[in-house]
Amino acid sequence: MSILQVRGLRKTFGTVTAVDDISFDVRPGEVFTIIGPNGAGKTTTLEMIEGLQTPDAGSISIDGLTWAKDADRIKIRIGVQPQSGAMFDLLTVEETLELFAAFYPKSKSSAEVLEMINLTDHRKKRVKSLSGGQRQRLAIGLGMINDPDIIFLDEPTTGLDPQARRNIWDIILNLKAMGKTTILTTHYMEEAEKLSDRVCIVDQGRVVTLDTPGALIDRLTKEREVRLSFLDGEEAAAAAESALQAQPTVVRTARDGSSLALWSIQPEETLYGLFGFTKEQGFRVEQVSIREMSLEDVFIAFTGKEWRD
Ligand SMILES: Nc1ncnc2c1ncn2[C@@H]1O[C@H](COP(=O)(O)OP(=O)(O)OP(=O)(O)O)[C@@H](O)[C@H]1O
Repeated sequence: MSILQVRGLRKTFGTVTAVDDISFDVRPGEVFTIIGPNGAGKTTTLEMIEGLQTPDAGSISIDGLTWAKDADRIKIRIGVQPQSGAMFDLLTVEETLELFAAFYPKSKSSAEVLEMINLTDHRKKRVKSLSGGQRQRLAIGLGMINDPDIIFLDEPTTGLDPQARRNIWDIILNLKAMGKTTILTTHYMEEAEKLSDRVCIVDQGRVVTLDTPGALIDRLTKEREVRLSFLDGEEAAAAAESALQAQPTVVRTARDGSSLALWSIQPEETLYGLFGFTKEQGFRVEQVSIREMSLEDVFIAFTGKEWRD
């Protein structure tokens, strides 16, 4: 079952192919995240689904409705976080919500939206005096004023500090708890991993891969990186490295002074063997950590490129 179907979407600007045959389905109630580097085609894809740009090819069906036939019905069902330029500096937060509410036949009360975006205490503040995070929360509030089933958030946390980002994550998780479908774009892998039910990685206008964050990470090689440091210095690290290289579960090692990194296909087994060796030799291990694979590793594995925020 899907609430949004996107098939074979394409969009070209002059010689630039911004979106090159993108297809996906979004399920009701999920947080679906489109993630990709700058210029990957995220905004263009979102704007075509929102009806703000016309695709060169492909089709979009929003709960069975299409822009060509059902534009008015779609506008009531979807919510779009406007760009901050769409707000009036001299209006207050509350006035801005009421203005946007007036565009729709039915809307939520501004008091209810203010609570959801945690701006009740700032409702009398003018837009121009809001912080970056507060402005973004207001923009999200404007996207939910018509009580939409599907809400589109285009990079809602870009440029915000960690606390302000977390406040926005809370709003997104609340939307999910209310059963809304959220379609999000972001540059931040960590954010995609934390919030999304499914992630669609795009690069150069194409879908690289699409699945739950957990399934994408599981598809990676089973290799895990383990880092260790020794209280007994370089000599202990070098001896441990030689012992590790003899273990069949260890794929490779790297040493820097008393710090040792190893890549193992069975990290538990490897550590068991290693601790047997260190105990026997009387070496004291200072720190051990196993690095979890992340969506960043998924991006690198699929595209062969480094990920940069
Ligand atoms: N109106 C336009 N005119 C010309 N080129 C455009 C236009 N809109 C987008 N592009 C180009 O299309 C490509 C995709 O842009 P898009 O904004 O969709 O990417 P994005 O993934 O959202 O990037 P960002 O994360 O930087 O916002 C880019 O090369 C961009 O320069």
